[in-house]
Amino acid sequence: MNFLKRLFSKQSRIPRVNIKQRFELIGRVGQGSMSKVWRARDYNTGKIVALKVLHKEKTEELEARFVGLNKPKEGEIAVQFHHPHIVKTFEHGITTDNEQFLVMEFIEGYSLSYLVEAQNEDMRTNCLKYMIQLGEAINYFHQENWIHRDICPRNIMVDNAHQLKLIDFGLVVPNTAAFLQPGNRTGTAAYMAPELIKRQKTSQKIDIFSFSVTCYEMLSKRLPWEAAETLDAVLQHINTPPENIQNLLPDLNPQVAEAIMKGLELYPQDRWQTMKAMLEPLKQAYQSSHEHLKESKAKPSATPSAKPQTATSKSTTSPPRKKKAGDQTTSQTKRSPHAEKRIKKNDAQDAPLKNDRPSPKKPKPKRKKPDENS
Ligand SMILES: Nc1ncnc2c1ncn2[C@@H]1O[C@H](COP(=O)(O)OP(=O)(O)OP(=O)(O)O)[C@@H](O)[C@H]1O
Repeated sequence: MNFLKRLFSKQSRIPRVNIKQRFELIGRVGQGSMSKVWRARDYNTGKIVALKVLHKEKTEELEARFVGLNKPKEGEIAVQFHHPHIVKTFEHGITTDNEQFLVMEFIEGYSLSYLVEAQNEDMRTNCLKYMIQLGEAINYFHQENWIHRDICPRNIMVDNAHQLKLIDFGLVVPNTAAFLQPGNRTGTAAYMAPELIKRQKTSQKIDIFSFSVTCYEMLSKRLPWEAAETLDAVLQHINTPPENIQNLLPDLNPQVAEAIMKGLELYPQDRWQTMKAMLEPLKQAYQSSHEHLKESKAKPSATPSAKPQTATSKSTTSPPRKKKAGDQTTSQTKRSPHAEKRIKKNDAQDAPLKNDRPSPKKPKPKRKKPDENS
């Protein structure tokens, strides 16, 4: 019976592709936890492409977690996206070795993880622009009725023309009731929304949470919470309020800071309800910083050597913020390179997450549940 099912299944009707005959494998560009990625020349078109071949057993293991739900395959999902900030997937299929593969545009550029770590001129100048581009990509995703489930710098690239591209759709699920039920804790622990960690019902707001963690890290090079070694530890730290990013970066535009902090709310009902709504203050901040830049170019400043304003800086028209107790500078902060360890296998609670960040000096107050306020 199973044999007959397999024989007539959709997959068995897909022609197998011999990768070595079809592509010149120029060089390996990446090894994700689930795949191998090559820079390759497609002999059919002569074009340079990114060829991603999924690890057979790991992919089967992941798909088994969604058994009965008919989760579309990564390639089936990826070819549907047409957005300037989502990598273009030209084709998907099955290799003669029975592995799933995707043929994508080749992105010449950097991983966002690298830019978070480097905090170079590109990042200082374009950080808010990249945040908006990522938000636009997620907004498109949500409007097309998907949930990404794994937004984090590792799954984002920035090309040499300074355009951000979302690249990995391995954990994407349809935004339908069956996929929102409590259960699977797939994702990357440090970016996972509390409701996902607690195995509660999910929604597209889990992406808003991960997006906010990513923005926090892009700006400050550190995570909102100390990195934890296990998901149980993550579960504990999400019950304490995150460090307000405005305290870390007193010069950050308050609209940007508030938008990020609202995206990190513990309860999904307290977060931005849509990605579109969260994008508004970010775009306003971007607009005002550009108007301010134009103005300051028009009127040469009395101090020509002053550092140029970046898009995330407070406009000089905003009143200076009073320094609060506990304010500190980013130079004291540190980012964990292990923050992005992905949890796909088994039950996440047992998956170890490394932590190379200093432990908090003093315990933070417990986050209040709404009913604790009274
Ligand atoms: N279109 C592309 N162009 C250039 N490089 C790419 C492209 N897609 C992926 N890569 C490179 O391959 C790496 C792995 O890709 P990807 O994240 O899609 O794989 P993965 O196995 O799903 O990874 P993980 O599960 O660890 O997130 C990326 O970090 C990037 O360096």
